[in-house]
Amino acid sequence: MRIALIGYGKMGKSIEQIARTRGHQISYIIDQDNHSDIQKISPDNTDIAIEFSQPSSAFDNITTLLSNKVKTMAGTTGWLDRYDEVKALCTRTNGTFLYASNYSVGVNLFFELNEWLAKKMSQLEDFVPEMVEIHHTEKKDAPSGTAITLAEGIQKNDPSVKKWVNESSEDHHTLGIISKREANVPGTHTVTYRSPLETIEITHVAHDRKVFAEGVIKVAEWATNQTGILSIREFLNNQS
Ligand SMILES: NC(=O)C1=CN([C@@H]2O[C@H](COP(=O)(O)OP(=O)(O)OC[C@H]3O[C@@H](n4cnc5c(N)ncnc54)[C@H](OP(=O)(O)O)[C@@H]3O)[C@@H](O)[C@H]2O)C=CC1
Ligand SMILES: O=C(O)C1=N[C@H](C(=O)O)C[C@H](O)C1
Repeated sequence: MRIALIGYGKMGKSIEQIARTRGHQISYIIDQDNHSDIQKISPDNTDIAIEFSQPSSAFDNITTLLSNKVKTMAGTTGWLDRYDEVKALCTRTNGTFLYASNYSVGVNLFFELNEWLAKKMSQLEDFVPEMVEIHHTEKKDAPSGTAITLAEGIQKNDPSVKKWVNESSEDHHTLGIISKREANVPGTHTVTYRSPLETIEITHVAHDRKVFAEGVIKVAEWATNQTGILSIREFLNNQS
């Protein structure tokens, strides 16, 4: 597989390492200082582009790639207010696009556990939900993309949770998401339901960001043979 890497920071480098180990070629490496070279990427030289840059550049990078008919996967968080525009462009151009807030297989199982628990908790009135996400101090966005996916999973399954806020909340109908930044933490997410008499808590801890990069390459190997707007859940459901 010929992979173009868009964004060559912590994730771009980790993805490159795993891609090469699995026998893939890197067709382009695009970073801040050569970002206009993104226009050179085409289906003639690249099977899939993988975008891990920063919240302020992801939308432009993704739309450039899709406009040039390049299959695109994105992991950058913090730009999702424009997701519908990307979806519309992908449909208009008969393209292929996949965004996941978290490429760890374990986190994606955790998403399912979170949704199951939220449905159960929707029947109990005493419990106040809360979330804490902890990441390294270089992280640019808050709350994390993973925390937003978890919050959406809770809202979908517990209609009494009307919204989320990026601070603590004592209100049963408002999910408080607390973001903490600590040195060298790859990503920790905890969902808690607290009542006066008991607490239920589920946690996912990433020990190394390689877990995201490995997921990215496995999903990319699948996505190169697919078309349309894809999801990581679809990928996981197709694993034997
Ligand atoms: N979905 C998932 O599973 C995961 C998602 N992430 C997300 O991925 C993103 C990147 O994370 P990470 O690698 O840790 O961040 P880094 O800051 O380490 O790397 C980002 C890189 O993007 C470069 N960049 C800046 N502007 C552009 C541009 N216009 N075009 C191309 N590259 C550009 C930066 O260059 P410079 O340094 O010169 O500015 C930097 O090298 C974040 O949004 C993070 O939240 C992270 C881990 C897992
Ligand atoms: O910035 C990071 O590092 C991470 N970002 C993603 C997010 O915002 O959820 C995924 C992972 O938690 C690491």
